[in-house]
Amino acid sequence: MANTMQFSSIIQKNSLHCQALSWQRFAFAKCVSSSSRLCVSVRNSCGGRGGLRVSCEGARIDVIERKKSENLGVDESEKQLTCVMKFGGSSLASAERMREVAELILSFPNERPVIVLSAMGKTTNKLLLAGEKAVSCGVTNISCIDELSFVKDLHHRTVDELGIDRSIIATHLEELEQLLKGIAMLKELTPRSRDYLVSFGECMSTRIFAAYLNKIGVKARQYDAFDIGFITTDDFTNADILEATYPAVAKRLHGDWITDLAIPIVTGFLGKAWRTCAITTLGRGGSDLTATTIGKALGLQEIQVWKDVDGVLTCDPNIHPHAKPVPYLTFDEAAELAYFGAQVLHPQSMRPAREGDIPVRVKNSYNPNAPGTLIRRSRDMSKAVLTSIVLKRNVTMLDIVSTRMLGQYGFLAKVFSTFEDLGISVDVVATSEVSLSLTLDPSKLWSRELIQQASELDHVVEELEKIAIVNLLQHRSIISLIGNVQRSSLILEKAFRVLRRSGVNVQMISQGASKVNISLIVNDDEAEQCVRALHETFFESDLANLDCVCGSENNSSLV
Ligand SMILES: Nc1ncnc2c1ncn2[C@@H]1O[C@H](COP(=O)(O)OP(=O)(O)O)[C@@H](O)[C@H]1O
Ligand SMILES: N[C@@H](CC(=O)OP(=O)(O)O)C(=O)O
Repeated sequence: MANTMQFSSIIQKNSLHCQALSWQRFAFAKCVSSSSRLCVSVRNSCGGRGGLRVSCEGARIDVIERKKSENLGVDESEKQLTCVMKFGGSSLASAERMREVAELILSFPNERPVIVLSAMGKTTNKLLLAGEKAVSCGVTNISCIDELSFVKDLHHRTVDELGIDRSIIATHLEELEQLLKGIAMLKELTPRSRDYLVSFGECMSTRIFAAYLNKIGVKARQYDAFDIGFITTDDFTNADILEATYPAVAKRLHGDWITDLAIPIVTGFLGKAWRTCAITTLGRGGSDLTATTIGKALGLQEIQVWKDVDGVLTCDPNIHPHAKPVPYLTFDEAAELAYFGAQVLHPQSMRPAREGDIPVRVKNSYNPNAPGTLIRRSRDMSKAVLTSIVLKRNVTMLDIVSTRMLGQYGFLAKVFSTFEDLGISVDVVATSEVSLSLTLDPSKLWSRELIQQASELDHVVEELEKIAIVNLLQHRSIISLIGNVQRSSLILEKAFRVLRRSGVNVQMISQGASKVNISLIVNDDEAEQCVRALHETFFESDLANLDCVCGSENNSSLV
């Protein structure tokens, strides 16, 4: 072992994992083992990272060359960041998890990643609850809100256990308490202040993680997304990312990287409203969208989203425990799956990846060896039937029957212009000559106050009743069958056999032009049972094994 460096060696399975402890800013060092079979580079591309994996147990490692980065400048190949790795709240629930995530990142010595983090564990939910309690608890009782104590304790415990100074989050915790006092004084929690409130979660997790990496000798730099060019609409709690974000984010992250190689640690979920300049959020689970936006902005090789499941599964594991990982998906399939309710991916997150044609890998941070799900532009669909079953609950459905005669033109246009005027988007549509059934996007409705939702729905019905008879149906669910719609006859034949056996009546059916999704609308209280029965038929029976190949892959057909 070279005398100027200390390595800690951990034998992991069949590999020797070495980490430079006192690295002192070497750009790289080439190492060879005593057996000339091995020749590996230890790269210090992240300004202090010394991760090294060799495949031979117990190899003797000699440093045969080392150069100071000050003399060397930045190596040409190191000028580009390579991938983005996003870790969600489920991967960051404690100090122990933060350590494991750091180790996971360091186990990819050839990557120069941008790291996107969500808030720790359930912090976002706790902050939202704290905000709601603050509205009615009175200014003097703020410090008694359990959720505030929970958030403080979690973050204090984490920094203490990681050996970081509490000052790293002190200002944020103080400001958080002040904000809750402000909410208590005003007795009001607006969508704008709600976004500001939850932003504390991501702002603290990224500061803690960056400080921890720096502490273990891995140079890292924390970024608040709203300060580096994430520009959004002013739709608080569910903002859309604007085009100007891409060049701005690329300029900032790339610019900083080439002048000083420090791993960027970016807050997920957050942006800055272009009109009001206030902090916005991208909708629940929005860190996935932050990650894919960075992937597209920088033209990275891969976007990795690390979760607590072995990839995208054949259905929500909370509904059916036998859900299994789907090895391959297209962007179209993943987008439909996310849009129609699979919590595992943010509904809009596939858009930047598809536009930038950047592969997305969904992996399990608790089980990194599992292959996960690879999402790309295309895959071999020749044997694919059904890929995944998705459930979207609590959907509002409208049956609209024209009061005019057959053949009247302009009916559909009038119906849709009503929704456009009210800013409500429509999910699933089925039409006949004189009638129309549709479901309304609940995420857009949910982002408004409950009272506002009710009056908006009344207003929709009132407007539509000028031209039609309208029936408003609530508590419906959309079951989306994601797969190869070229084989829709087979899918529908099997699906309806199952539903008939279960005594379930389908109230609407729609096959989208995307060719990857068939949607069935049923009552909320029958939906879970339907998904379980469909899953058993498509993925668990002997017939399923013959008919439904969800992970078929043929590299020759990939673009
Ligand atoms: N089809 C699905 N595939 C995988 N996970 C799903 C699916 N549908 C719902 N889930 C849920 O999504 C969770 C992962 O998403 P999320 O909680 O947002 O992760 P993170 O916080 O790590 O970003 C899983 O724990 C699982 O319960
Ligand atoms: N913390 C935010 C954003 C996010 O993306 O979270 P997660 O990656 O844990 O789903 C939320 O809970 O919605």
